Order: sequence, then structure tokens, then C-alpha cells
Amino acid sequence: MKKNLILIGLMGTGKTTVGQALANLTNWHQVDCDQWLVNHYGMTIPFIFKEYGEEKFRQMETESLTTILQGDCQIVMTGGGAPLREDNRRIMVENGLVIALQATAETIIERVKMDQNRPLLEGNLVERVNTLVDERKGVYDFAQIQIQTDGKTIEEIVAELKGEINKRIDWI
Ligand SMILES: Nc1ncnc2c1ncn2[C@@H]1O[C@H](COP(=O)(O)OP(=O)(O)OP(=O)(O)O)[C@@H](O)[C@H]1O
Ligand SMILES: O=C(O)C1=C[C@@H](O)[C@@H](O)[C@H](O)C1
Ligand SMILES: [Mg+2]
Repeated sequence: MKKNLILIGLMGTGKTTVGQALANLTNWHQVDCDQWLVNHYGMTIPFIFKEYGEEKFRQMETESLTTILQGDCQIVMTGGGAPLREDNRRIMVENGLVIALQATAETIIERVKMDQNRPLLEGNLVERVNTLVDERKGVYDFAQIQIQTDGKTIEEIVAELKGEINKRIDWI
């Protein structure tokens, strides 16, 4: 199996933050798929949603993920909706170890409330997050590792994650 650690989870579950900590631990290259997509296409995510719609964004996301996962020894932080597509789920499990970060709606709301960069959360934040948590039930279950993050510090999450990773592989 390729040495990619692939983080999945809803917006605000901590993929970027935990991914950075994992990258420090491994010295592997970290790739934030949302950021990669923005750089590659030269457009912000809110702009893509507004001008081209979600379906076009999903297509760009699949193309980005496919290219990124051709690499090896990477910490890959995926977009929150990447696991919605069967193709994306398949290329993730084929190209690394998939880790799902979980958090309750309350935790997510607390973490993302100051940030305006998430088009799917526009409007009533509490309602939008609760709806997404409901709609996405089961979507992240395919990951080999599941980590609950509520009430835990990044250090605690990384320590738990390291233990789970080491049960399966000896990469870190
Ligand atoms: N365990 C935690 N404890 C406290 N704050 C956290 C924790 N994890 C993440 N955060 C904070 O929550 C916010 C969202 O985290 P982060 O950007 O890592 O989430 P994400 O899963 O990458 O979200 P997105 O899918 O929108 O990119 C950040 O401000 C981050 O500092
Ligand atoms: O959960 C989602 O569908 C999204 C999450 C973000 O990471 C971005 O990829 C985009 O805002 C869509
Ligand atoms: Mg992120």
C-alpha cells in the first residue's frame, strides 16, 4: 500500500489542524485538497460554487484527488464532501490509510462560526450544520480508522491516532 495518510470528515472536524500535526510528526508532505484545488484552478471555492455550481466543483474535486493520490508519503486532508462520490472513496482506500475525524454538530458549530469560507454553511449556521450532519450520516464510515474529537486537544487526538495507525502499519 502507498504511504498516504488520508484524513476525511465534515467541515470543522479538524482535518487541516490534525493533518498539520501529523505532517510535523512524519516529515511527509502535507496536501490540503481544498487548497490544492484553489491553487490549481485559480478560483476560490465560494466563487466556483457561485459561478459553476456544486456539481462542477465535485468534478474538479475528483480530478484533484486523483492527481494528489498519485503521490506517496503524504498527509492528505480532503474536502469535507470528498467521500460523497464512490469513485473518490475507492481511490482513497486504494492509495493509503483512511482516517475519519468525527465531531458533533455542536462542536463543529463552535469551531467554524468565525470563518466565512464555507459555501455549504451559508445562512443559518446551526441549521446548516445539523442538516449536513444528518445528510452525511454513514458517508465517512468506510475509513479504516475512526477518531472522535469532541473535547480533545489536538495533542490528544494525534496521540490516539498514532496508536491506531501503529496497530495497522509501522509508518510513524
Ligand atoms: N480538537 C480541536 N480542539 C479545538 N479546536 C479545534 C480542534 N480541531 C480543530 N479545531 C479548530 O477548528 C477550526 C476548524 O478546524 P480545521 O480547519 O482543521 O477543520 P477542517 O476539518 O479542515 O475543516 P474544512 O473541511 O472546512 O477544511 C480551526 O479553527 C481549528 O483550529
Ligand atoms: O463538506 C463539503 O461538501 C465541503 C467541504 C469543504 O472542505 C470544501 O471542499 C467545500 O466547501 C465543500
Ligand atoms: Mg480543512
